[in-house]
Amino acid sequence: MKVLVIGAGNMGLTYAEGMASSPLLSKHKLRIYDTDPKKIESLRKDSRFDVYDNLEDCLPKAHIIFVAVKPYHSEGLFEQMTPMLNKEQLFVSLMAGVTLETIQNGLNQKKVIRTMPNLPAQVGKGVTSYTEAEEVSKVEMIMVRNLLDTTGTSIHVDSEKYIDASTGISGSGPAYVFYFMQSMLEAALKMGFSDYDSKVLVSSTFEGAIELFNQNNISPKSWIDKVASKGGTTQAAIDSMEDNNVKQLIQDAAYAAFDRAVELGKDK
Ligand SMILES: NC(=O)C1=CN([C@@H]2O[C@H](COP(=O)(O)OP(=O)(O)OC[C@H]3O[C@@H](n4cnc5c(N)ncnc54)[C@H](OP(=O)(O)O)[C@@H]3O)[C@@H](O)[C@H]2O)C=CC1
Ligand SMILES: O=C(O)[C@@H]1CCC=N1
Repeated sequence: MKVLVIGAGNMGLTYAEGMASSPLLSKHKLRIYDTDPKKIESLRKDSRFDVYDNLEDCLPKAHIIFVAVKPYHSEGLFEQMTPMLNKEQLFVSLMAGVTLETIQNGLNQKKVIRTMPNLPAQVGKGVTSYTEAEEVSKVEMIMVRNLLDTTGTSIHVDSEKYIDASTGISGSGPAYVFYFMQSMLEAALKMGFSDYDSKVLVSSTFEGAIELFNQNNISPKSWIDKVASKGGTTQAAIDSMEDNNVKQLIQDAAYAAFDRAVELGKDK
């Protein structure tokens, strides 16, 4: 199976690295195409990949094509791709917002899968939601799921609405977690801890809390109750967050990302 990734940025390269060892590739190396000469030069040193700087050499013979450019680059890219395509090819978009219909019309192709990946895929802990156009077969879905799973876990969703919704939760979500981490780091520094100690305090706290959550079937709310003593320090912190409506603000932020994904789809 010849698999091509178009766009070797944060997402494209992450997925390329995950998929490079997939048995589905059999004897073929993972193929990557990008327009940035510096990226191409550095990727050519990586023996896991066949790296291309023009589409003519890699696109016509590819079986599965992952598209991982920014949404605003997709229109120009599609125009360039269209004359080189054949009807057997399968397209997998990693782009936020861009709809199945836009991709199908842009490429004049029917077999399209839309996904929403996330950055922890870089360490094999990604989560990818995906959905497909009706022209994609069950066998093709299984192959693509196998490829996506090389970066972590994936969930199939029934409609594109849930791709946009998962953009608001898991796609953009790592940035919300980093925002919370950054806020706690800054608080630790203000309290007088060194850079190193602040980092250890914050990262261990996140890691430990996630591990507790993953190893037990208990809701985050119940875990809060286990940390908070009546009239104690945690309750003071939680009361402060509740008084400031932090939960609602976080939900508003997730919806802002969801809404923006829908809007990006309409921009096309
Ligand atoms: N970053 C993330 O956490 C997530 C990103 N996504 C989606 O993934 C997609 C890629 O995002 P990200 O990886 O962060 O972006 P990057 O900018 O890191 O990567 C995009 C890459 O594509 C290259 N490129 C631009 N135009 C073309 C073209 N016509 N042909 C081939 N390559 C091209 C860019 O080169 P140059 O730099 O020179 O423009 C760059 O190397 C986006 O659509 C985004 O919505 C989805 C979920 C999470
Ligand atoms: O910010 C973005 O638009 C992309 C999609 C989800 C994460 N990054």
